[in-house]
Amino acid sequence: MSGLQASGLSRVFGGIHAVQDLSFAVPHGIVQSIIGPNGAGKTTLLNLLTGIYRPSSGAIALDGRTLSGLPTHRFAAAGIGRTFQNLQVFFNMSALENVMTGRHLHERCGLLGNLVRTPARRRDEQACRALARELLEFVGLAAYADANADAMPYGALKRLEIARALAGEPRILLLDEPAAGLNPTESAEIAGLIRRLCRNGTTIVLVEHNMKLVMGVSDRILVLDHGRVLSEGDADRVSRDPRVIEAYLGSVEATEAPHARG
Ligand SMILES: Nc1ncnc2c1ncn2[C@@H]1O[C@H](COP(=O)(O)OP(=O)(O)OP(=O)(O)O)[C@@H](O)[C@H]1O
Repeated sequence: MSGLQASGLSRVFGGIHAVQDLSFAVPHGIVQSIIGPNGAGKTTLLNLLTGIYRPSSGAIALDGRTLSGLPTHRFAAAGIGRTFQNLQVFFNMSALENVMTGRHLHERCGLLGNLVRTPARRRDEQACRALARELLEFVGLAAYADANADAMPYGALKRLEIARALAGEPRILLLDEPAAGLNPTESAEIAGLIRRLCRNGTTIVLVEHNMKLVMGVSDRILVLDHGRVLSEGDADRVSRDPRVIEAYLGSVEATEAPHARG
């Protein structure tokens, strides 16, 4: 089957079932969000889907090819990229250089090329630099290309993190709380960026607490609670589901639960 698939996925830490028997599929070409209250298992799931954690049981496949059990770089090479909740930015490097670091999977020249700077190595580096500039432009950071990351505002760093992940040319991009700490204008910019990415053919898996963003950009939403699927569907269906409302607010009388934390 085409897309990302999890079958019977579980991860246990000591006695804690962080993710329990999850099965779902993400077809290519959509924005799939994963939401749930604190401790629901969202980050654990992202770590499973990128090979950082091995599942205690179950399997992960991309386009029918099983990835679970492989090291994390094999997930990346298969086309699964991600951003991190805590920025993975090199603060002593420029924005451009940061994006270039995301390209390492595609670099063809080895140690010798680096040491003697062969013509092939120089061509690769020029191509890498040009792509990094394009990506900075795509995320709206062209003006910061030569700025040191430590001089960039937080909202720009969140987009730099996305540009770095895009340098690996992922087919599926997992975004871990891309709007955390952003103001409404910056969050709207992230929403626009997610839509453009999806239109350009990158499948998005979004973990986010900002419900305005989630409800605005998602084609499908998977709601987790205590490591299990509580609900799934489009924004309308999920936001009206009494089980979701109860999980967020602890009361079935509340009607706007998923919006409450945005
Ligand atoms: N490395 C770990 N060791 C032990 N327990 C863990 C570990 N990682 C997660 N857990 C536990 O697994 C459960 C799910 O945690 P997880 O961080 O995946 O949830 P989350 O939905 O991402 O939460 P949040 O929204 O607060 O980030 C929690 O009970 C958490 O304490």
